[in-house]
Amino acid sequence: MNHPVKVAVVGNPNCGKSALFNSLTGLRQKVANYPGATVERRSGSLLGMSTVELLDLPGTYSLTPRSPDEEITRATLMGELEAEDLPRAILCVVDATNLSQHLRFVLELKDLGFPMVLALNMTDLAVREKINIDRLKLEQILGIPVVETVAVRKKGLDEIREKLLEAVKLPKLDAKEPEDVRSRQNRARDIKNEVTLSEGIGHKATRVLDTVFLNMFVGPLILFGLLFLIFQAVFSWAEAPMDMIDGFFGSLQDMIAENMSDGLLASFLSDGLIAGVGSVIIFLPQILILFAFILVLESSGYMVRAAFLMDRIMSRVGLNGRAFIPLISSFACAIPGIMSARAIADPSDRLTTILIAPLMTCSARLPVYTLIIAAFIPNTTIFGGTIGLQGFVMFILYLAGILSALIIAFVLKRSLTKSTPPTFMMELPKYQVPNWRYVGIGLYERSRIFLRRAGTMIMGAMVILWVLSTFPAPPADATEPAIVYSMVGIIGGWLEPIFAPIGFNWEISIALLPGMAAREIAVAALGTVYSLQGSEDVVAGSLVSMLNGAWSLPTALSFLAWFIFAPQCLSTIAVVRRETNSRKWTAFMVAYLFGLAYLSSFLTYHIASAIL
Ligand SMILES: Nc1nc2c(ncn2[C@@H]2O[C@H](COP(=O)(O)OP(=O)(O)OP(=O)(O)O)[C@@H](O)[C@H]2O)c(=O)[nH]1
Ligand SMILES: [Mg+2]
Repeated sequence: MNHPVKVAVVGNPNCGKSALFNSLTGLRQKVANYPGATVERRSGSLLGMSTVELLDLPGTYSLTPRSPDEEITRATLMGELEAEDLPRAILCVVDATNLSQHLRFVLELKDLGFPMVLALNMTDLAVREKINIDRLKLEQILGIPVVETVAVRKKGLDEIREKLLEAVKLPKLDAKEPEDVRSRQNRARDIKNEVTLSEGIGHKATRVLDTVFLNMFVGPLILFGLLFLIFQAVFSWAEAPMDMIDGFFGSLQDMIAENMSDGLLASFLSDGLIAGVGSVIIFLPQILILFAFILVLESSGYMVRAAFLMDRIMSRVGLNGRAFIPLISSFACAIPGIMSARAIADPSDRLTTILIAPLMTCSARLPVYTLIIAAFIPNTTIFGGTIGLQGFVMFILYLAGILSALIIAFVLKRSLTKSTPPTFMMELPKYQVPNWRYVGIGLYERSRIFLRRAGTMIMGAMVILWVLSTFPAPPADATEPAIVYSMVGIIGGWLEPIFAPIGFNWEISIALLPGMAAREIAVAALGTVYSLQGSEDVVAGSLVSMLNGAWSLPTALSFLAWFIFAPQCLSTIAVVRRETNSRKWTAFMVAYLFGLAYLSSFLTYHIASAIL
């Protein structure tokens, strides 16, 4: 008896392959509405046609598999399975409502040279979404028969069967050299636009927006401009609420000064708790504004586009677009960012992403940056009054973090973490009006976390710091502020020689110590240290004016440079240790970040001192 010829059913996950397979064979393969329903191959003969055997395969996005089930599909099509003759033809299934993404895989499959039939499935949903596809044109462009189907309602089956019988008689052509993924992706999008006669308003809007946002030249400009705008807003919108919070804590301190004698308790409340915790809480408005922007961008569907745009740049440094999502989350906080790197399949890619994630400017750096900027960068405009200088400097600091992350990834991927990762391709969802509930919940969560940290960890650190900076008490004949004679003053004296070359005074050195636990604590610590040693006339002023009097500009710039790199966050280090499961890599990360921090501060300090 003749062997039946095999036809492989192939396509992206969740497009209805198994449903179509079942209808065509009369079998009952598992059909489920999630990608990855089929994880192994099943075969069955075409109903009433024992000469043709269909193979239902796991869905896959490309022939470069990312998981073992996807590997099955590749191996089948490449004829790499033992005792298995190559399929004679391919029945390719695509989701008509998501054509550009699915066509990408069709183009890749076509290059293999198999005779092919395309099932344009889910046409019922396409009709509902008012998507109208020119089937004949698609047929003409691809050069293969295209059949409209509704697998679950057995629509289009006869025609599929007919075309399959013709296809298996055709010869297989030689496989072509695979096309570059990006150009294939663009070609798929072009074809989709060409064959789409009309589409629902959502699809249409998405397409129009994407021609702008994803444009090779305009897209990055818009992304850049948007980031720029965000930092301008973070500064100017937050001004009023920050003044209010500042005023509130100021009046608390005044109240204590008026109603309590000048004793230890008053100092503890005013200089320890209020100065410390207050100097952090004041940044809540800025953090919320930044988060509001991030949440709106995520919710609207723009964030994925940003990742898509960045994919080109990421590929230059040896990472792929997939690494961009963890990096973007790290703008909020490196911890969720590092955890989301789990989605990166390639181990060395994942490691590299984890190692550079702490360079993304997390929201804990915001208090540090804004404090120093407010104290040292004049609140003026540049470029003919169009751009605020303070927001501009903030933007530069963020950019410095991103650029150094890219450079370090570039170096690592060529040395310690070498590998060639599979190219990742992203699904681009439809744009949506942001879900305000989701944005609201996100903001609420953020404030809660921020205030809780201020109320627990930061307050605790401030209590300890106040004790250490108050005792031992100064001798009777003291000439300097009391803090100089305290434990903190003594430790500061030890640390000073280490940090003097980068322009840090002993107060900064002291603030860095509790600041090891979390960056914003350094700000709180500066608040406490300066509040404690302030002479009567400056106590009334804010931390901003105190710093302005106490530091030189090169010191301030050096301090900023330090915080771009320094891994001052114990929780991040702990998460890196857990996620890499390697003490060696964790130590490596901490060492390289401190090394860079010291080096960049050193250079900043000395260059700035020479110029200014
Ligand atoms: N409305 C509609 N739903 C369909 C159609 N074809 C399949 N479905 C549904 O789409 C979902 C996915 O179908 P499956 O057949 O499991 O998809 P698959 O391609 O085998 O998915 P994987 O095995 O994960 O790759 C199921 O919920 C089906 O009921 C169709 O033509 N129209
Ligand atoms: Mg399936």
